[in-house]
Amino acid sequence: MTLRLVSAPPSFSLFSCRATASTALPPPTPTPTPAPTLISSIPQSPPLTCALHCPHFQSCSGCTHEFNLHRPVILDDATNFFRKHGVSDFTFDTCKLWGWRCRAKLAVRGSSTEPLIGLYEEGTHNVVDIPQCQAHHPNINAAVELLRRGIIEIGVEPYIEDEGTGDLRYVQMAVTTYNTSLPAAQRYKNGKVQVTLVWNSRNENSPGSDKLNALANFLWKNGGQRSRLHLIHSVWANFQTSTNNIIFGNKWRHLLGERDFWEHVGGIDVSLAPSSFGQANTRAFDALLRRLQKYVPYESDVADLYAGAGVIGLSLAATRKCRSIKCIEINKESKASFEKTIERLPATVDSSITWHHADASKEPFLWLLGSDVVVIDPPRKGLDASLIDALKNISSVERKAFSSSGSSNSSQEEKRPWVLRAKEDSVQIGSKPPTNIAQSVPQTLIYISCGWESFKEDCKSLLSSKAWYLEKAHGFNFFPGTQSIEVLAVFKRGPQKKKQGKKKKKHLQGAVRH
Ligand SMILES: C[S@@+](CC[C@H](N)C(=O)[O-])C[C@H]1O[C@@H](n2cnc3c(N)ncnc32)[C@H](O)[C@@H]1O
Repeated sequence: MTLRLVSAPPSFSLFSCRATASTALPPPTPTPTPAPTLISSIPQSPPLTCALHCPHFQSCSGCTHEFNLHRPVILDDATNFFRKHGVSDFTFDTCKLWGWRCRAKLAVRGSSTEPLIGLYEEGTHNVVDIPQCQAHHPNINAAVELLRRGIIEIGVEPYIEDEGTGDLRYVQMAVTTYNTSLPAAQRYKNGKVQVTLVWNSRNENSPGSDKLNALANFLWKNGGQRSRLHLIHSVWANFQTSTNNIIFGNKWRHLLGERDFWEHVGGIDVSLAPSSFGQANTRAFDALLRRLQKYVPYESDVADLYAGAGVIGLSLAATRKCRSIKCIEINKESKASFEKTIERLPATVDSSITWHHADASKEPFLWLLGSDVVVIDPPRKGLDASLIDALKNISSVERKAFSSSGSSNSSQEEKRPWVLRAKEDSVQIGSKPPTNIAQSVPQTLIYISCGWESFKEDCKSLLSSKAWYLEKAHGFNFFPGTQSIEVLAVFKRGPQKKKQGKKKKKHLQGAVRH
């Protein structure tokens, strides 16, 4: 699994600046999520109103923009791009501007007496301490300080890259804001932190594991359930000895606290193991999911490609009464979280649900068949060329599927590779058969992107085929302080339909005249 260090960027939303034009740090309390706004109506605030106010800005590589966090610099480009491609009502949700990051991967360097826990300085491998990071959920900063105390007290040696020595390489901190015993308004600020210590050894029996256990116990004793300040949800270890830049190794161990990590997004409870992909901005992701749901007709057959633990697909199953959901994901570590989430779906969910450990770029049309909505949420580099080709040539896929379904019987259908694969290394829940499984191909394509440049290229390529046109687009401030936004774009089959507006107007005018 290749995971890049840190807190990379993506999104924004409506303007909800709470900071005043002073140098005071922004409030650590959650800001209510306002509704998204048309870009043209987002005000140009004075520069300090929505400023980062972070003492680490410039030395840390996490944020690239200090001012106007509510209005990322690429917003104008996005508005113009969508207008040029037929969407004049692009909206932007500025979301939460500070304390939004609920998932952070931080390097641990320095010494056991002066540990550095943070991000690399731009273009270097020098780690910058970021104890007052304004993007982090405040409890991530609190857990980092606890970890720092523990490292010093126990004498844990931070990793030395050049030599490959030391104990602690990285830490992943993930916040769960799921706590039904608290009123909803208090849940976010009382989030608990799942800490994963990335340890420089092969496994828990290697020399040095006594320090790992001592550090885990320190965190639990001082931040766990019975401590004065309950901050820590659980402690995990990941073992990594490779000399490359890959953060995580393949071995994960649960050490202390609750094993299961739950979050509530998109109308469902989702389980996320530390090894599974999780969105960094929980609040903004929830806003995106709620908007996405509106574009999926009830009782659809949905393919969720690049699905991770299936959060998007399962949220649609629960809220849109989908007939079927098919999730495709390359990281097999996500499977366990998917299975746990399934267990907590409301009993009313009656969809046929599958999760496939597969590469969406291999024979992609096989994953598209049998669905009328496809949701794609690729990594920042965008879609694989083979999937773009399959989407561009969707009409020929449809013709082939239609003709083969007319000539085949059910026993032949069972030989299709994706049906066979569905039975191997996959999870199947429910028995409801998808509609017209052999014949249907997607009529709606929903593209979720955290890579604006790759999205533009993919979008242009899809539109050039005239197989799709762009119907709607929304932006979300997933990564305030960076150049990235999260985009939700809805495509429909066929060339762009002529807008009826002008004709109607003429007609009306004519009616008045005569
Ligand atoms: C941006 S994440 C989205 C995950 C999920 N949709 C969510 O919101 O939680 C992209 C996911 O695509 C997966 N992925 C990357 N390349 C893939 C491929 N070729 N086929 C299938 N999944 C892939 C990654 O492992 C990761 O889980």
